[in-house]
Amino acid sequence: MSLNLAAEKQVAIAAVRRACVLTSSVFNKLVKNETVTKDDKSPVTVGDYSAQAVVNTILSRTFPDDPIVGEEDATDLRQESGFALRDRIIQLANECITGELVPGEKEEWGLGPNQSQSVDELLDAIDRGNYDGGSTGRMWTLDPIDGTKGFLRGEQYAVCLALIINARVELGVIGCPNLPVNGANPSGPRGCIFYAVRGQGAFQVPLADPFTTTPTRVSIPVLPGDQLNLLESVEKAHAKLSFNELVARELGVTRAPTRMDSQAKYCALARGDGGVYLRIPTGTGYKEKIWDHAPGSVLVEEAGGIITDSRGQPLNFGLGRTLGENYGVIGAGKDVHPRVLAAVQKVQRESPEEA
Ligand SMILES: Nc1ncnc2c1ncn2[C@@H]1O[C@H](COP(=O)(O)O)[C@@H](OP(=O)(O)O)[C@H]1O
Ligand SMILES: [Mg+2]
Ligand SMILES: [Mg+2]
Ligand SMILES: [Mg+2]
Repeated sequence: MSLNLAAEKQVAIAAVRRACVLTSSVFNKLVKNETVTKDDKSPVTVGDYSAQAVVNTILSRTFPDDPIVGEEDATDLRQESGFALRDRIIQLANECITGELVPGEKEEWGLGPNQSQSVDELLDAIDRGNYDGGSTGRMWTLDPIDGTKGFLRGEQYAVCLALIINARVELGVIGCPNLPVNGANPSGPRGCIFYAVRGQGAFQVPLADPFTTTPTRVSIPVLPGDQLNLLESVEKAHAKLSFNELVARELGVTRAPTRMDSQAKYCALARGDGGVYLRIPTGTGYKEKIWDHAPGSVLVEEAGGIITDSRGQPLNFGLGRTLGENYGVIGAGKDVHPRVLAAVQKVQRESPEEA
């Protein structure tokens, strides 16, 4: 049975759209000291923090009882060394929150010219993302900028939001400001939002006008073998790309892989640009985070695909902030997934040094 979730969907799309507008305008203004390196050596920018502040502010007003598992937290911004960064984030978040309402938005969601927030309110909003997750109840998971490295390069990144209920992803929304609206026309207009409610299909709408445009339903086409290619991470530290080459050979895939940052890969898969999402761990013990896969997985499933780990098991969103021990991620259409899984397991058996 499909849950209705119409209100949640509307709010999530509006929140993601606002955050996309914010992050794309930040990119054009970003200066060097507006990016900091986190303890795990990954970058975070004023865009990530301010987008999390905006989305969490909206969620707190609309669904005040729902906890949020968000990637960022405000600890560094509460220290004196973070004050300059903090002030910039507050300014960006408030500019975004106080922007005029567009069709589909409501002032009671905390948006519009009268809704400016104090420093403490916005830092607390960021920290509402500190929930530990778990296997029961409702929770949102937010990646305010997924693919921060892609964002910094001016390439693909995504604002990603999902609603998880009793460990199952029921709603996913992904905003991709730099993704071409039509995958077959890469130099055409850019900026799309993808969304899916479990049981209701997967859809794409233009970022510029998500509520008044008729949504386009997306589904994974049956692609002939010679049109399959692999969608993979740009960052060698995030996934074992040499393994992917062996899998491609095993599958007889001749097309070059498409390297793309962020969950834009799941969006590309869902509308048939590509064919296989493959992410095999590099062996460092890194655990995948739920916000990096929750919306992408429901989107692909609703587009007619299958998402599993390399054992063929579904991803478990009920273990906390991570997916637990990392067995990688394989996504593909229903017809292709069994072949990819078999190829992955064959390469694991035959090239243990790669697995
Ligand atoms: N060693 C690692 N292995 C796998 N994923 C990693 C990783 N280090 C960071 N990541 C995650 O990879 C995400 C980007 O995905 P992709 O590689 O598909 O572009 C990052 O999201 P953020 O950019 O939100 O931090 C980060 O969470
Ligand atoms: Mg990050
Ligand atoms: Mg991410
Ligand atoms: Mg991120």
